Amino acid sequence: MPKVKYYAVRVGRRPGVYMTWAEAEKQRLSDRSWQVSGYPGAVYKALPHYHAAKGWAMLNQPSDPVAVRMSLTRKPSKPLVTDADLDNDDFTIPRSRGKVASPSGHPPPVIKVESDDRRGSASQVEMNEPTLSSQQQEILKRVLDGENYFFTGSAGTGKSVLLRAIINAFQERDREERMGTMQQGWVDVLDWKNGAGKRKGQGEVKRWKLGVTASTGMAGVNIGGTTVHSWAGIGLGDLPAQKLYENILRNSVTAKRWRTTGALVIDEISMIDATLFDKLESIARKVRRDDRPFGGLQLIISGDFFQLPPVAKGTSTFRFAFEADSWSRVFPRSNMSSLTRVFRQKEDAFVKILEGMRRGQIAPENVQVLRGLNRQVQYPKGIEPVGLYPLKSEVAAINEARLSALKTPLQEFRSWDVGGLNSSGIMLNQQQATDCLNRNTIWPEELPLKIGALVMLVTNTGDGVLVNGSTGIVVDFLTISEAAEHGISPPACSFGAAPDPKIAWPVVEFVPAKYASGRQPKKVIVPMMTVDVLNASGQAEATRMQIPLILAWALTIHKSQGQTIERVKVDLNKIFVEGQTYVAISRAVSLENLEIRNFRADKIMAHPRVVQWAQPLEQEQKDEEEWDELMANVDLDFGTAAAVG
Ligand SMILES: Nc1ncnc2c1ncn2[C@@H]1O[C@H](COP(=O)(O)OP(=O)(O)OP(=O)(O)O)[C@@H](O)[C@H]1O
Repeated sequence: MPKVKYYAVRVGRRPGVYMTWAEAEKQRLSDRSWQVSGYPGAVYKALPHYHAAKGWAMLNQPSDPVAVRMSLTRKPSKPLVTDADLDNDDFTIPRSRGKVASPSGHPPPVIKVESDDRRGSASQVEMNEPTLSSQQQEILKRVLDGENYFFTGSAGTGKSVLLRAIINAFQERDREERMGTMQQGWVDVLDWKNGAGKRKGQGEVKRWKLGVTASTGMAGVNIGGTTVHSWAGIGLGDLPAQKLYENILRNSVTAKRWRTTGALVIDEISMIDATLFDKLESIARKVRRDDRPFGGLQLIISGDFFQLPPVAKGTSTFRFAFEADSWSRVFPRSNMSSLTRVFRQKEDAFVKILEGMRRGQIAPENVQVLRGLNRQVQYPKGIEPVGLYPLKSEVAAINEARLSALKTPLQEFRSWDVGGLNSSGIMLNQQQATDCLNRNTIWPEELPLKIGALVMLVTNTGDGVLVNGSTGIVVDFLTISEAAEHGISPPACSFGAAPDPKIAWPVVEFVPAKYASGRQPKKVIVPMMTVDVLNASGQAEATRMQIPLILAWALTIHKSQGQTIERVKVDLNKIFVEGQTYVAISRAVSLENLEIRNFRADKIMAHPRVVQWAQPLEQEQKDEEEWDELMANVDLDFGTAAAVG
């Protein structure tokens, strides 16, 4: 008997599970619409079990309702369920066939995943994560118990690692819950579809349905989410709260999202203004018709107020989110804590300097240390440090000048951009997709490269060695097969992808990580991969296919936020806002690999209101930790003590 196969399509015209390859490949022969063949960025796989295929197809599609896509009792002869057939949870994206953003250059690849869930997408969760510390685990537990929680901490204390663990845990539970619903069979599915009782889903809160958001588009992409503005359906958020509320009610998709979401993540909270925070809080209570703070929506917030502040429009009078009227109602003191162990830097002296700098203080002896970093570090193999600057214009000029100074031939790679539906259900045209991608990701629309160019990787590879922020030098341009002949392979995240075999992709020699074992430079070929900007339903609003590299002689401090960079050069000359110096210098992993130009103690600025607000919180926590440590070392064996006495 021939083996049965199920064809799972994760990214294609209509994601789902199909019984035959013909169905999976082409959706409707009549109108020649493509399913995966010719669909840019299609991701699909054949599996022997239906459940496995279903689970695989829906990975990274958190808003796809498994229940409506699944029949346990019928063996369908056509696609089991397609998005268009059914009343979806939010909505799904009939992704366009993908006119490409670039008329020239190479054709978009079809990405075929043959192995496990590894696709070169920046929106994916980093694999090979470190084991959580006890402090991180404790917060994870409290969050999974349903508490509102705000966790902060200095740069490099593992806030992002913890946040990714939280998101993973929610998504896993959400998946299990959906599978549970699925086990109830087809009749239930029909009930659900017909909107019977509470299953209609307009008001029922789903415990593990998580909104993944951040204050900025780039921070959102980094955690596989969207902006909080987009998730909330409030545009720029400038209108009065009542007006925003009325607008939300007019959009059933957005209103339903507000009502059914169990928990909301907001990352990089330091860049959210108090007025916006209060507006969101009051909208939540009204839309969810629930008087509890945020209408009972669990809030999980991460960020460091000592880093970049909200962007103030016109005036510099902004208030931090912790100054919002509703903040203390949402986060009582016992629901806020600071991660205290710094993982990024290993030298105590550097950690201490950074701690002072975070608060805008620098001890006289450390001023000397920092002044001493005004020198050129000679690195073996000539891989230079990344220069961090506050202004975009400065960064562009430096990269352009350095690239044109190289005498090697220029190779230009243009992205292929594909539009999907935005959070309001509107299909993005090509230009809109390109604009959206330029606004929300660091992946470049145009990437000019030459042999000798200093580049930075802008995605996580999943091998735990090459990460977002790894830097290196372009040493060659080779096709995949030529590279293989030299023993050079693509990074783990592009495993299974099928980049155009005729194109010569850049080969990059990456800097060995300072604290990595072995410390060998790593030479890899970096082909085209994909990055998604997600809409509020967790589906791709725009997809870019591009080589995940940027020129790295210079980078804005803003874009460096969240990254770990091996070799750093910081120019403090044009620093203009509190937190900028701290963000820039805290990207470095060691003093040895850090250069500071134009050091001035007055450029180390912390916002006085942040200092004042954080002081009691951090002091209280320090006292508690010292107490715990003391108690752990006290000999409480009184019987023995008495006997000895
Ligand atoms: N529990 C842990 N064990 C070992 N390493 C860890 C742990 N948590 C985080 N790290 C490592 O520390 C580094 C910084 O982590 P992460 O980016 O999460 O910090 P962060 O607090 O978000 O920093 P920033 O505020 O600068 O964005 C990363 O290299 C990460 O892998």
